[in-house]
Amino acid sequence: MKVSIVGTGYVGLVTGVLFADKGHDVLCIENNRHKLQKLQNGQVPFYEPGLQELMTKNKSRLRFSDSIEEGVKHAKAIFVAVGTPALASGEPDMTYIERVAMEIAQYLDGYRLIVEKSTVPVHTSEKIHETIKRFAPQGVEFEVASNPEFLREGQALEDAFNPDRIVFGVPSVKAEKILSEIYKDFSAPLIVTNVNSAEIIKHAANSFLAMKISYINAVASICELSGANIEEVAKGIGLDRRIGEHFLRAGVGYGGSCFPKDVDAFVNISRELGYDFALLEEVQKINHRQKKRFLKKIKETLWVVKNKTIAIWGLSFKPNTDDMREAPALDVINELKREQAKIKIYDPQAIQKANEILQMPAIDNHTQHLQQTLQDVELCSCAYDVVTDVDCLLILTEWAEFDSPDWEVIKQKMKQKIVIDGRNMYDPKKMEQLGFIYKSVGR
Ligand SMILES: NC(=O)C1=CN([C@@H]2O[C@H](COP(=O)(O)OP(=O)(O)OC[C@H]3O[C@@H](n4cnc5c(N)ncnc54)[C@H](O)[C@@H]3O)[C@@H](O)[C@H]2O)C=CC1
Ligand SMILES: O=C(O)[C@H]1O[C@H](OP(=O)(O)OP(=O)(O)OC[C@H]2O[C@@H](n3ccc(=O)[nH]c3=O)[C@H](O)[C@@H]2O)[C@H](O)[C@@H](O)[C@@H]1O
Repeated sequence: MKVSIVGTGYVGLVTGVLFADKGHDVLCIENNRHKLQKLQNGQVPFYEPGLQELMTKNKSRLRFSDSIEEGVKHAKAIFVAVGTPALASGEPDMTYIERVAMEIAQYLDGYRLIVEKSTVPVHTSEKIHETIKRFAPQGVEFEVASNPEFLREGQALEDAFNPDRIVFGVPSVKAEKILSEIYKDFSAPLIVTNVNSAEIIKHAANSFLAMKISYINAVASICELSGANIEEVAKGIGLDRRIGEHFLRAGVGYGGSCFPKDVDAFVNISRELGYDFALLEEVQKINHRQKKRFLKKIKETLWVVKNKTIAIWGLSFKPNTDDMREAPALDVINELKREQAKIKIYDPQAIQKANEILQMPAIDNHTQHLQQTLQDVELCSCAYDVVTDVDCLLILTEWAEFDSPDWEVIKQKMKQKIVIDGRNMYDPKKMEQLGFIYKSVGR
């Protein structure tokens, strides 16, 4: 079947490659010239394990263009996967979605199904519908459906090929049939519902996962205050199948392009609808406090932070991605710079991306924020070089590369043998035996 996808970020590109791999004829629309050029040259513009190989394998069924007109002509189903980043107010910025809706409208010449793939607040489909109707030729037929995406960065292919469920929020049987045809080769449980429910499923799922993380981080704080061990407590909780063992890893707080903004957006839309979602506001506060608690540990251990040299392992918001959006490392760097520490940083993938971003014009808020944060920070290309002559090593992303480093080599290189671990990667007893002052989260 022919499918068009507007926006080739993580979600748009992974979806496009996935659909091509399932035998569909896919046209992806991207309006960022730099990204489009890379895609047209067959290159994935970000780091995601396995994606480059799969894109190359399916190149005969995957095309890239900057023309929404072409996208509308190409297929009956048009997936919209553009960004919905948070505004300063906490509301999602819907300008990209609105612009796509206006553009699609202009070129409609017969029935099309516009499918929301982006994460959007409930009632967005109604807004898209109104917008298209306002800008489309009179009488032209179209519908709007929701097909939320649940993949995780760093394991996007595994998640996309084997989803826990597929959700169709559909206004009609016709729309359901089109989506069913596109997803016919998947064996996941299918939930067919109305569009409002599908939109809420996505926000409620992400907010629930964020809540689980804040819950375990709050329990980790109690463990620190009481002498308990969060790893054992989390295991003791998680083996109860009603709770489940996933997303109970205490750490420096959740980050990324989705949890922070989606919890914000869910709180906002709930308030607009007349419900005060105080529970989720507490989830946000705990996440914020978790970073502050981590910084407090650094200050308590180093005493004076000014003029100390601090090495960081991990800049991306999680392993196996070079995505730095809302990465906890950025907050930690900014706070330590404010205290006049010297920062050196290493990350297996994000350093290359950071170097590219430093060379770019400040095209958006994220780029500008990153450029400011990374100014005067030393970006290193080796995990061992970065620790030379430092007073302290911070662990902020749990890359597999950091699983079992050569601590003897590291000890020789460091000025002070202090490791503060925001991801609980190492055994505290072993680290002490090795001669380190070692602090982690909730133990
Ligand atoms: N990143 C993730 O892992 C997941 C993201 N989502 C949701 O999916 C949506 C997209 O997320 P990402 O892929 O991370 O975003 P992104 O910001 O990385 O990518 C969006 C892409 O759309 C392009 N774009 C914007 N306006 C356009 C237009 N008018 N025409 C053509 N292209 C246009 C941008 O240039 C960009 O390449 C968001 O709503 C997000 O919340 C959902 C599940 C997972
Ligand atoms: O809507 C989205 O964009 C996506 O958001 C998350 O995926 P992602 O942000 O890629 O990554 P996660 O693995 O969920 O991690 C998010 C953050 O939580 C942190 N985390 C995760 C799990 C945990 O136990 N503890 C913890 O601190 C991670 O370090 C990371 O900073 C969801 O897991 C996806 O299902 C969803 O599709």
